[in-house]
Amino acid sequence: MALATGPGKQTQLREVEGVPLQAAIVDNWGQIQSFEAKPDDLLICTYPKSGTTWIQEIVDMIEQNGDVEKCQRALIQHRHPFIEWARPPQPSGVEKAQAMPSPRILRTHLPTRLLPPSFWENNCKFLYVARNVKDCMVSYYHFQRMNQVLPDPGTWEEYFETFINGKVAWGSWFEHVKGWWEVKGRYQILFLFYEDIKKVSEGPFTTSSGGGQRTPRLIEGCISWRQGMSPRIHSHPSDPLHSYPQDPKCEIRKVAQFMGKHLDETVLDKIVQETSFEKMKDNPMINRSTVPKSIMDQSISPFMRKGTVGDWKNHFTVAQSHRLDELYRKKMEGVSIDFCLEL
Ligand SMILES: Nc1ncnc2c1ncn2[C@@H]1O[C@H](COP(=O)(O)O)[C@@H](OP(=O)(O)O)[C@H]1O
Ligand SMILES: O=[N+]([O-])c1ccc(OS(=O)(=O)O)cc1
Repeated sequence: MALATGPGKQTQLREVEGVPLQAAIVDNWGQIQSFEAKPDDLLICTYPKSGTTWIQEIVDMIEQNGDVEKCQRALIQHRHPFIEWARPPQPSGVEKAQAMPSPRILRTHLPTRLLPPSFWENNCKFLYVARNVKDCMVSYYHFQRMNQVLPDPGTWEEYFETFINGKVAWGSWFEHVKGWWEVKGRYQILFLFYEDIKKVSEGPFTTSSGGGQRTPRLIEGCISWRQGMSPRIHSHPSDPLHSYPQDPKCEIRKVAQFMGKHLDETVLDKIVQETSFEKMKDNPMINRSTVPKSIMDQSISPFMRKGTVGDWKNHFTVAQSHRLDELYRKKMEGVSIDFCLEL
């Protein structure tokens, strides 16, 4: 797909240990690396465009016990300091975090090897959200088209090459996901998937003859287990019995448990509703409608764009899809994650 972009932006990325980052972040690198984490910090970690805003709103709703008004207290980008963010003369992410009372909820897009060491030393909690590489690339492409402080992505064909070579801000998707996946057994990490939060629960289920317990019915495919989480079913989407046992509520409950919060079912239901794409896209505290056009030009592409799984099929050629599949196999060899590419 060749999509025209606006007039060329002048923004250049610079690198820290081979990872491209905005110049202001690189200029502030000393302050970022010496950041002092605290043992009760919770860090939201994502590769860009993997559902950061979504998980931030979920975490905040949990923290505020489902109180929507309390979640309206500030723009979402200001609620959880973005630790590596720097845009002088505004206070840096580090400065905002330092000014925040504990227990702090912070966020980052950094890969594991660039994370300030004090997060590991203090055994902080990490909440990681991963999104399948194809949808992530599409989302990032449209974000770079509209974001005036990131480089112009060029055509889709050009961007495909830039992305697979890890030459985008925050570097390689493969390195990011693999890095966080590999440390999850050694630290307090809840590893979630965008696609699992998106799934709708009401699929076709069999009811066991005994107690009416719902059991997923499987026609073809397999069930796999992710680090003790609920089973994942793969079957062809055209199959009328295609279903997944995860759903937003199940994922939100996991987050609440991880945060040490016990919430009533009614509160969990409310959080599911309030964090739907449809609700969030109309929420001015979330949808970046207050960000100036000189930074985010939402007439090019909205910040809350589609919020779906599988939009990659509207962008990738068959050849690009195969090439990425092949690259995925090589780069993620030995990594036992299986991403969902369509619901
Ligand atoms: N409540 C929600 N449900 C589903 N997707 C959401 C969402 N809130 C944000 N997103 C999607 O998450 C992506 C942005 O991620 P991030 O917050 O990490 O920048 C965008 O994807 P799309 O561009 O595919 O629509 C955005 O639409
Ligand atoms: O992925 N980025 O390039 C990116 C992400 C977040 C961001 O800041 S925020 O205030 O929009 O969250 C700016 C750039």
